[in-house]
Amino acid sequence: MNLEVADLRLSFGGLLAIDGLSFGVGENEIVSVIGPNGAGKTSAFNCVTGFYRPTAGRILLDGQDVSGRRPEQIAAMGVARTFQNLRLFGELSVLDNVRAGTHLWSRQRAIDALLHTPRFRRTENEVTDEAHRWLDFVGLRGDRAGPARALPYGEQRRVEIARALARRPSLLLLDEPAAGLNHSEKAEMTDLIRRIRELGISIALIEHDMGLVMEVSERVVVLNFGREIADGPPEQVRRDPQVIEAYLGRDAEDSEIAEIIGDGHG
Ligand SMILES: Nc1ncnc2c1ncn2[C@@H]1O[C@H](COP(=O)(O)OP(=O)(O)OP(=O)(O)O)[C@@H](O)[C@H]1O
Repeated sequence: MNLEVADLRLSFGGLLAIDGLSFGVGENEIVSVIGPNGAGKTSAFNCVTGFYRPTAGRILLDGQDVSGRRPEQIAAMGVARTFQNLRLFGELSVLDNVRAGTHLWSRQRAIDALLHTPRFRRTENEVTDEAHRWLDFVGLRGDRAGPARALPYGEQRRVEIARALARRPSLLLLDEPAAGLNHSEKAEMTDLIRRIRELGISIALIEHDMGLVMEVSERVVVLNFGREIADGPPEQVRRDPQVIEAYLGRDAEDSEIAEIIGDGHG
């Protein structure tokens, strides 16, 4: 799926959280949106998924203007997302969390469910099989029958991605998928993101881990205080003086910043 964000603006009262953001994610591409905390990245995702109504600008999915549509309408068009702070159903089993992702395409008829007809059972089995396949795909190692909250953090991130994939999306928005992951988990996440793209899914990625961003992205869009300051291939963006300054102007102690500057001058 093709995403086109054109001159997006979003204000909360007097605060201009997004001040003219334009970028595109082509068919089967990975595009990252980076920028310091509070730059407006998550707000931009919330506009794309219909959680926020943009103040101005347009959002196109495969050429169709969806600005101002409701979240469920946009989800039904094939857009799925994960959240910066995990939003699993903690008490529900791991498997049921992923099964919940299938509801868009597996909608059961109430009468079949009530009477437990063969048709109902057949669909239930398909849903369960598919949930297992997605958990295999994301490489989940933990217990699938136990509650999601019992899994280690890194495993919960995989479950959240599996749930999003179970919606069979054409566009996937990942909000900081590597946050809180250790070094080897990050490497696995990098590989997983690539494999998702190989399924033919377009990906928009918010991520603070510059190593991951530089490795997987076709293009990188940089936001600073709601304004877009750069958009280009990773090698170009990491050497952009405005980008380096935006990061330097904040907290130079931050490792991601040290990394971007290090790479930029290296
Ligand atoms: N619902 C809201 N009401 C008011 N202000 C908001 C709301 N959501 C976000 N903001 C503000 O909009 C600005 C952009 O926030 P946003 O969360 O989009 O940034 P971000 O780039 O995703 O940051 P982070 O990397 O910390 O997640 C911030 O100043 C934030 O405080």
